[in-house]
Amino acid sequence: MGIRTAVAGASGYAGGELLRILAGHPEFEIGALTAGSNAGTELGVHQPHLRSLAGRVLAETTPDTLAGHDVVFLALPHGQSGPLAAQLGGDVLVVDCGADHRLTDPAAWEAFYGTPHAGTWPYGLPELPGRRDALRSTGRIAVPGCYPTAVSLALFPAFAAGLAEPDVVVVAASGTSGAGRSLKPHLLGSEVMGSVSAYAVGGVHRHTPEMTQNLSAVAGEEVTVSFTPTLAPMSRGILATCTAKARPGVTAATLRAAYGDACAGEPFLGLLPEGQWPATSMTLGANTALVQVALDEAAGRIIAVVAIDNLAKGTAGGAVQSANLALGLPEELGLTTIGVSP
Ligand SMILES: NC(=O)C1=CN([C@@H]2O[C@H](COP(=O)(O)OP(=O)(O)OC[C@H]3O[C@@H](n4cnc5c(N)ncnc54)[C@H](OP(=O)(O)O)[C@@H]3O)[C@@H](O)[C@H]2O)C=CC1
Ligand SMILES: CC(=O)N[C@@H](CCC(=O)OP(=O)(O)O)C(=O)O
Repeated sequence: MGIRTAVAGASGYAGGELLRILAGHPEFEIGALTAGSNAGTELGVHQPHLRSLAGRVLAETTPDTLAGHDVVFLALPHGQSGPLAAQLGGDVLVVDCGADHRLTDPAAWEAFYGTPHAGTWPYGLPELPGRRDALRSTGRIAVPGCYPTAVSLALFPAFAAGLAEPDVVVVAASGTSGAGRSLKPHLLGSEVMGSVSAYAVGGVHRHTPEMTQNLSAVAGEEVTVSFTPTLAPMSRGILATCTAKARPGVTAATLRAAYGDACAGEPFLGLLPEGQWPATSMTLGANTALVQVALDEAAGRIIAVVAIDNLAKGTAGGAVQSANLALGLPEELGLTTIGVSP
């Protein structure tokens, strides 16, 4: 008998990607699958690519339907998982793919999300300094947002090595699946196809405090992040161009050495060979973040570019990676670094 696992939000994009990974994982046994308005329908209506689970009927998302499992993955809109998780037992591992438990500062939560803060759980980005140990044996995991995953992995090596000033600028492009599958007018095919557009400009995107929190913890001082997201006409992927002011004396060689050290031994964080730059196509379907770094000597800035699949390393893959750690399983179990190309 495997580890009995429930997925709430199974009809959504994150839930679907979780199930794609869990279906191929040797230890997890898939139990209850739940949804909101689509409860009572078959999973195959919403996730026809998940053939082996197609006939499973979606239950309502309640503490009762999620009871009796060893692990519960929550892939619900933000604000939904906090109240639900509070009603789940202390003996179950709860992995929240939503935002509710990521931020440590209640004031930052309330400023960006506008609801009372649900609390803070161990943060599921094992590559960040000190985070892996905190995830071992925890019963609660806050899965990072997709943009913060990308940006934190791109810049933490520079801050950990003391090479960057606390002044960060990020411009990132995301595929449309990042917005979930509920209807949104700006995501109509005719609005998105053949066009790239900026949104949430001017420090208002709700992932900004999460990036600030992560990079400040590594830097040991308050890091400011100016973040501009853009929407690209593709279904999956994030490409983030992240720059930070370089400290005096930083050279291209010290920078590359710091990134080489940070990526060494990391199964899912790769520094590309010199001269090769990340593309979202390199990471599709894989639990990898691929990084490249350069020093812009004229501007005195470090430039780190990262690619991830927002649904894989950016959500479901990262969630399973952290769950593996919490369950005492090998961190890489059931996860692939092999992408889909072209
Ligand atoms: N998409 C991405 O790239 C990423 C997503 N996440 C997070 O994962 C979570 C899910 O996102 P995503 O899959 O994209 O969203 P979707 O809109 O694609 O899916 C949402 C899921 O939640 C269910 N749901 C919605 N409202 C309720 C409710 N009131 N009660 C119970 N179930 C409900 C939906 O069921 P129904 O079909 O019945 O409406 C559906 O299964 C979010 O918190 C998101 O922020 C995190 C990182 C990246
Ligand atoms: C393209 C797009 O719209 N992306 C989403 C990413 C949100 C997300 O997935 O993150 P959470 O888990 O924090 O909700 C956005 O910018 O709001």
